[in-house]
Amino acid sequence: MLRSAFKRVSSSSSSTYLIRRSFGSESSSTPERKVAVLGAAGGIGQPLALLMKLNPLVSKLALYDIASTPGVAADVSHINTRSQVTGYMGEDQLAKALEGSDLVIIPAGVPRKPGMTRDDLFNINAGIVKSLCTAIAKYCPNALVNMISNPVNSTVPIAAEIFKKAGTYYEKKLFGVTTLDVVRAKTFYAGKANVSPAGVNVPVVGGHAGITILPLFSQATPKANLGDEEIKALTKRTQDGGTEVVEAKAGKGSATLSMAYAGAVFADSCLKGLNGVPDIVECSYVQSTITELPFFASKVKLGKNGVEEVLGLGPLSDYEKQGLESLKAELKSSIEKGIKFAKDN
Ligand SMILES: NC(=O)c1ccc[n+]([C@@H]2O[C@H](COP(=O)([O-])OP(=O)(O)OC[C@H]3O[C@@H](n4cnc5c(N)ncnc54)[C@H](O)[C@@H]3O)[C@@H](O)[C@H]2O)c1
Ligand SMILES: O=C(O)C[C@H](O)C(=O)O
Repeated sequence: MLRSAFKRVSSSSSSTYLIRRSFGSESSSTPERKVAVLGAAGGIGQPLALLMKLNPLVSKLALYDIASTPGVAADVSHINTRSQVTGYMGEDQLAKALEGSDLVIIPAGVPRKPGMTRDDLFNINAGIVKSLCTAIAKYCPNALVNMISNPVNSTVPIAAEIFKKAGTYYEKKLFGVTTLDVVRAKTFYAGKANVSPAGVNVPVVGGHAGITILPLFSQATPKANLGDEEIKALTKRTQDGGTEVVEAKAGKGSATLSMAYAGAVFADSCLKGLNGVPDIVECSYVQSTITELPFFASKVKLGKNGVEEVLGLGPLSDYEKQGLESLKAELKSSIEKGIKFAKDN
């Protein structure tokens, strides 16, 4: 009998887990699912590899990086959970890492240092994302893609263009991972509202950089009687959450552990959707028509083909309406920058 190290503790789609020592059993009908992590030896990649190894929905775990993957793979492979782990190192092994994948998670690329914006990473990370997406189009065009590499507001449009060029763009299968914004919004809200974070839900929409991150605290549950100034402070802290970590790490990178957690939560929801579990909803940055912008983060219903439905914004407070209008110019220009890069290169 296979054993699960994850136990769902909430029946909502908030995807809260306890890693438990008393493992649950896994159903014999759980499908085979191959997950590839690209950038698996990095600050995010290693703890994400660990968390995906703990996920009973994964049957094969392919860990790819340009360096150091054999050690990471050997280490993680000794954990007694369902998935078979294989490490792949260097471009000539990328095809094997990708072939047969149902889900590809991309945390490959350079992180910020203090004083940098996410857009300052564009020049290096755009090229990395381009080459990885070119390979995905070739070796596993039907896989869901979870893009973590920054600047997400541009790397997702880059991926879309690369897939279009290859004739393999399936818009329902491409996701910018914005779950860390939701994780932060939940944590900060729970602290202010003095409630348990496990029961909190807060949608976060827009994009994944500065003011493009728009938490909708007016829709937060459970309801709390917070004043306007408290909501503004919570909004700013959520928007600056990444910078808070970058500054605290003082030159040693950006969020890795909380990101690995967020990435694992989102990947788990994608796998559940693929497996036909109903009512799986997460916020994600996807191709969208809910605003005039071609890519936008909002609540998304996940299903057997990826995005089943991009959900609307719901009622916004005046403060959130203002935030929505203010973010559009920056998000539009990041999207256009990504599209232009992919078209020109
Ligand atoms: N979406 C989010 O919410 C979020 C949160 C945190 C970090 N990030 C982003 O994730 C990225 C990675 O962050 P990190 O802290 O893990 O960085 P890191 O430098 O610790 O790790 C990056 C890894 O990518 C690998 N890599 C580089 N080029 C590659 C290629 N062509 N193919 C495969 N692997 C390659 C490196 O060898 C390294 O192991 C950064 O761009 C960062 O800004 C996004
Ligand atoms: O802030 C960063 O550069 C990394 C990431 O986007 C985050 O939100 O933590």
